[in-house]
Amino acid sequence: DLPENWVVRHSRTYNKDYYFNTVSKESRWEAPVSGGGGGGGSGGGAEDVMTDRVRASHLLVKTRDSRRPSSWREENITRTKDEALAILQEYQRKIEAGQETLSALATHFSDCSSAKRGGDLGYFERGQMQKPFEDATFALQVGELSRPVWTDSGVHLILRTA
Ligand SMILES: N=C(N)NCCC[C@H](NC(=O)[C@@H]1CCC/C1=C/[C@H](COP(=O)(O)O)NC=O)C(N)=O
Repeated sequence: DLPENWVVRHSRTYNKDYYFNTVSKESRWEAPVSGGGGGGGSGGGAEDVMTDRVRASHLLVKTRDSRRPSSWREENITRTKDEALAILQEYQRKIEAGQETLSALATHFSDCSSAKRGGDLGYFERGQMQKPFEDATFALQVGELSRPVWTDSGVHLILRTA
C-alpha cells in the first residue's frame, strides 16, 4: 500500500493512473515506496499536466476595447479599462468579505452569456479558453477565487469549481 498522504488518481489525458500527495500536492507516475519521504516527485507541475480539465465560473466586465464590446446587459459598452477594473475590484471585495457570491453577482452583472448560468462555463481543457484565462484557472485550487484577469474579452474574476 501507499505511504501516508499518497493517493492514486487517474489521468484522463494519458488514460493511466498516477500518484498524488494530498499534502505536498506532488504528483508522479511511479508509485512512491513505503517509508520513503516525499521528495523526488515532479511537484505541482506534473499535477497541471495531469489535471486535464477544470470547471470554472466567471464574472466578466467588458470595456470599450473588448473584442466584442456588447453583451446581453448593454448593447454598446463604452466603459474604460480603468472603470471596468474598479467595478470588478468592488465585486471582488464583496465576495472576499462573504457579502456576495460570484454566482449571484455574475447572474446580474457579468457581460458574458454564462451570466444565465451563474457564470458557469462548464468543464474545459487547455486550448479552449484564451490563454490568460486558462493559465489563471489551472493555477487555482478548487474553490479558490482569482485576482482580476485580463483577456481580449475584458476583465474577469474566476472561481474554480472542479
Ligand atoms: N468552452 C466554452 N464553454 N465556451 C467557448 C469559449 C470560447 C473562448 N472564450 C473565452 O476565452 C472567453 C474568456 C474566458 C471565457 C470566455 C467567454 C466569452 C467572453 O465573451 P466574448 O469576448 O466572447 O464576447 N464568451 C463566450 O465565449 C475563446 N477561446 O474565445
